[in-house]
Order: sequence, then structure tokens, then C-alpha cells
Amino acid sequence: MIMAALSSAHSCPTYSSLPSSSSSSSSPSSLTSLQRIAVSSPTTKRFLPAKLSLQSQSVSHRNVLRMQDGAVATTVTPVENDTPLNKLKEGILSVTSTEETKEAAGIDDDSGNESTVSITVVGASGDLAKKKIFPALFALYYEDFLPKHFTVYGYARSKMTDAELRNMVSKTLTCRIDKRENCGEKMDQFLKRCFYHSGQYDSQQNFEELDKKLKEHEAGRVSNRLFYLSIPPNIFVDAVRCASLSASSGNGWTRVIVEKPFGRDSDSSAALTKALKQYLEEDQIFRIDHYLGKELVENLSVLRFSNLIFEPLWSRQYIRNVQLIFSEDFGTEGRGGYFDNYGIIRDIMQNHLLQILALFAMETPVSLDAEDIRNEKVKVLRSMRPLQLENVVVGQYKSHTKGGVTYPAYTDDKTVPKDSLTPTFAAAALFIDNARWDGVPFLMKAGKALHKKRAEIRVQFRHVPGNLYNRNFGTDLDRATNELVIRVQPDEAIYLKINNKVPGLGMRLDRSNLNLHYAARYSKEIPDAYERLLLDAIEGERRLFIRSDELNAAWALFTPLLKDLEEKKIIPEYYPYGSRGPVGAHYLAARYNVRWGDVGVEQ
Ligand SMILES: NC(=O)C1=CN([C@@H]2O[C@H](COP(=O)(O)OP(=O)(O)OC[C@H]3O[C@@H](n4cnc5c(N)ncnc54)[C@H](OP(=O)(O)O)[C@@H]3O)[C@@H](O)[C@H]2O)C=CC1
Ligand SMILES: O=C1O[C@H](COP(=O)(O)O)[C@@H](O)[C@H](O)[C@H]1O
Repeated sequence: MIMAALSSAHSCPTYSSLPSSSSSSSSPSSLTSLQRIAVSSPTTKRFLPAKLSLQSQSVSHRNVLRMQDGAVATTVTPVENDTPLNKLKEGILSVTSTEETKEAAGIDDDSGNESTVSITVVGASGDLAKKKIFPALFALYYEDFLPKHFTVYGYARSKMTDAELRNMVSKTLTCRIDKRENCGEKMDQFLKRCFYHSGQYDSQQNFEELDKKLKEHEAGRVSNRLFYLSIPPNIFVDAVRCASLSASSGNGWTRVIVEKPFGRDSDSSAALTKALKQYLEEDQIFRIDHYLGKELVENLSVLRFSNLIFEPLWSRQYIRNVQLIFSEDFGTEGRGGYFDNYGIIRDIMQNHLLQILALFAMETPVSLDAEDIRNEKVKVLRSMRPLQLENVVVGQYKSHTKGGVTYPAYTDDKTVPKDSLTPTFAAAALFIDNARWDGVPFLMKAGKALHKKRAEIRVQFRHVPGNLYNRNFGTDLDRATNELVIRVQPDEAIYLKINNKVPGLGMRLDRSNLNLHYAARYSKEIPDAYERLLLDAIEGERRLFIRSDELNAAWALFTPLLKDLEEKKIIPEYYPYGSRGPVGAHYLAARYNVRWGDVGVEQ
């Protein structure tokens, strides 16, 4: 059975007539093109240009816009492909009416009907739910991004009362640095909207009980339901089956956020997709890769496509190599059981780093619509060469004592087999065989228990041909090339290394940074990736979620390598906990004439 999918789509709104109470005579047609772009965005409130502010606080699809000059315009998001009307045409919905269609699209009508959103965190007792999901929901509530009628339900096997869940959640909530004043009050209000239901993940009966409780909260309104699967992957399908059969919405949309890992290789991923699609349409499945929700990853396209100075340089003609670097200064502490079955390549490279690579390297999409962007990403992935063993170095951390403290080896984790060969570090050289990137090495490096926590993109440019200042650089011209660094985390920044004259009477050059340091430039705290992604899922915006063909293309690149590593029982290079990782990573880079940009520099 397929869940009733009444996802609302949001591009190209039409303008409704101005409220008669408006004192302004300005009409929406007087909006500038910039304003029109903002207005037509699916998440209008978030993408408004400075001149507009939203009067409406709800995530309803009718938004009242107030311009600086006092003019007011109402926008209504139109109903598109996956709307009730179209679902009816496809035979997925049996009963609907014009009124229901309006309601299901979240459009309030004159009789005062409003839609509700129920967010069920499946696996609410777990690490991710506590660390990320509840805090992100609270942050959205705090910022007034959640709709007027919303309920959060925790679902897991652990026995808990509503009060116990609230107590657990309250310990994880934090307030924005710049808005502490009424935080306690807001927390209380938020917690009052949180409830708990204990049940098994494979019990339709338990999900039916949940359904009853959700209905009570929905109080006859149009019900939109979001399930967040924050559970181990072996129970994804059971939970989806039960949610679908017993707790999907009868008259609104039902969406499911699926956490990674989406399989272990091409076959298991295809099997998972097939199993999920027994119960869900593709557009109901929101495969989350939280790196896509990170501020600087989202900014990649803005940087490239809205600045004339970057896009013309974005090719093999000017770029020598691209480096995608992820490192953590802690090991698998507490997650060894999960990690040992996956390893760093599946945990970080096949998803987070590859997604960044695809966004970095894609051609200009036709528009900012989800499908246009995802089409371009798939093209890049399909143009890439599957990874081969000779282009990869793997490592595993070993115990190390520093300053009297002994840090554990990976295999000291009780949930990890003593003879495990699972890589906790990997470096790889990837290639995109298309006209833009032919021959440019894309180097990836990811590791746990390294000396620093960081995620960054480094773009090393070619040297200046016939450079007048060559003699100032000595024989190593590569040392003097420009480098663009996009520091995703921590301490977000974008900086460009340039050669500069050291002030003085001589002619000495040094390398300096043109630095956009976020903490200095923007006073507002950067939202967590999960906030953006949860809000997108609620709003039906799929741009930052992984489509099934993207996933297939990603696995096709890594599956042969993963099989080889496992079948040939490749022994990882051991590196001390807290070090910079295996030396092999440098040999790999050197083979392609590359020096890792993060080595020997503080920035
Ligand atoms: N934690 C993290 O930082 C990240 C996690 N993820 C992914 O998110 C999902 C959730 O992660 P996380 O919260 O760490 O997971 P947990 O191991 O904490 O599991 C979540 C909940 O699922 C239930 N559960 C755990 N193991 C089993 C089992 N074998 N059978 C049935 N139920 C079980 C438990 O709840 P109860 O016993 O109460 O039912 C547990 O509280 C996973 O898919 C993970 O890969 C992705 C990125 C980061
Ligand atoms: O998906 C995962 O990501 C985290 C790192 O996320 P970050 O946002 O803290 O950088 C990683 O620790 C974990 O192993 C992996 O599953």
C-alpha cells in the first residue's frame, strides 16, 4: 500500500489579491525581479531579500509579505505535480474535493480550517535524536519556523512517560547565544508540544496506537505527518511498513526522513530503496545527508554562480586540483558497533564528501529547483571513474600516549573485533571524465582520531604562466599558486590565498589571505544543518536530500573498491591517535603532483 502522498510543491507562486484591509495601494506586480525570485522561493520566509519581511509566522503556504514602504502582498504557493489533485489522477488518492485539495496543500480557507504537522522521531531515545533532532526542532520553534499547529512525538521501545521524554529532551536544548532572554519560557512552551509513545518498530498495532494519539492532537484538521527514522538501518523497513500501514496521514502529506547509511554497497542500497518503495513514493522519501544542510556547503552554489570571478575559473583550465578534507579529533567512541560494519569510506566519503564534490563540480543547473540541481549532480557522479585500489590509502588509529594520557586504539573499543581491518582513515584520488574536469585530481581525505576537527574544501589553482615575479618564488612555482579555501567547520570561513608585496622599500612577496571570516562578518549564529533539513522536509523542499538515482551513482563509484578492500583483506596503515594520519596519504597525493593544503598551515 502506498502512503497518501499529498506533498505540497512550492515553486512559482501566484499572487492572491491584496487583503481589503490593506491601506497600501501597491500591488504585487510592483515587486522587483529580485523580490519576485524571493517570493517564488519554496521557503519564502527564509529567502526574503532585505527589503521584505514576513508578517505571517506560520509555515502555511499563504504568506503575507510586508515591504519596507508598507505595501502588503499575499502569496499563495501553487499546487504542483505531487498535489492531491494529481495524486487523484494517478489513483493514489480515492476521495478528495477542491476544499480538501486546498487544505492538503496547507492553504487556510475562509472557514478557518488549518493544517497540522506532526513530527514523529522514531528512535527518540537514541543518540542522534537527543544530540541533533530535538535541539533542531526547538531551534525552529524558537525562530518561529514551525507551523502554528505542530506536535512532536518521540517513539521508541524504551518505556517513558511524556514527562520523562520532556525531561530527557530539556537536557539537550540550548538557546541561541543572541537570544537568551525568554529562552526558558520558549523551552517550556516547546516541551508542552512534545509527547512520547513507546512501541516496537515492527508492530502495526503500536503504530495504530500512535496514530490514535496523533489524531487527538490533530483535532480534525488536515494532518501532515513527518516521520524521522533515527534508528539503526536494519529496522528502517519495518518502521516504514508500520508507519505506512498504520499511521500515515489520511488527508494530508506523509513524509519520511531516512538517516544514513542507505545500504553498504550498490546491491544492498538498491534492495533498501526497493523495500522502502513498497510503502512510499520516491517523493515521500527524504534521504538525509546532513552535510548538505551545512551553511558553507549551501553557500557553494551561491559563491560559484552569483560571483562573476569564480565561475570562469571553475575548470581544468585554471584549477590544478581540488581537496575535500574531513577530520575528527576523536575516535569512534560509543559508535564502534555501527562503525565497524561500515568504515570511514562509507561513513564519510561515499556520502558527505561525495555530495560536496558533486555540488562543487556540477554544471550550472537550469534553475534552483530540486530536480534541476539533482539532475546536474547525478551527471557529475555518472561522469566519474569508479575508484580503484591503487588510488586509495586506508588507515586505522592505534593507541597513543601524550602528556600522560593514553588514547585508545580503534580495536580497544569493546564493540570492535580485535582483528578488525576496518579503515578509520582513507585518502583517495577521484577523477571526473568530462570536458570541464578532465585530468583534475579530486583528492579526498577523511579520518577519525586525528589531530584536529575540521571539514574543508581546498581549491588549488595553476601557476601564473610567465609570472614576472617567478624569481621571488624560487623553483617551486606550485607553492605560489592561489588557493581558495572553504572552511565548512569549525569557525566557518572562505579565504583566498594570494601573493602580495610585503610593504617596504624592497620587493619581497608573501602569501596573504583575503578572508571572509563568518564570525567577524556575521553576528548571527549559524543554524545547525539539521534545522535547515528538518524545515525543508516540513516544507516539501527536496533540493538538499538525496534522490535514488544519485544514491545509485554514488554507490557505483565506491562499491568495486569496497569489495576489493574486503575481499583482499587490505591491511590499513596504522597511525597514532591524535596524529595527522598515515604517511601513505602524502605519497598518494604526490603521485598526482599534489600537496595536501592542510599540512603545515594553521589556516
Ligand atoms: N549518532 C550520530 O551521530 C549519527 C547517527 N546517524 C544515523 O542515525 C540513526 C540513529 O543513530 P543513533 O541515534 O546513533 O542510533 P542509536 O544506536 O542510539 O539507536 C537509536 C534508537 O534505536 C533503538 N535501537 C538501537 N538498536 C536497536 C536494535 N538493534 N534494534 C531495535 N532498536 C534499536 C534504541 O531505542 P529503543 O531501545 O528505546 O527502542 C535507540 O535509542 C542511525 O541510522 C545512524 O547511522 C547518522 C549520522 C550521525
Ligand atoms: O554522518 C556522520 O557525521 C559525523 C560528523 O558530523 P559533523 O556534523 O559533526 O561533522 C561523524 O562523526 C559520524 O561518524 C558520521 O556517521
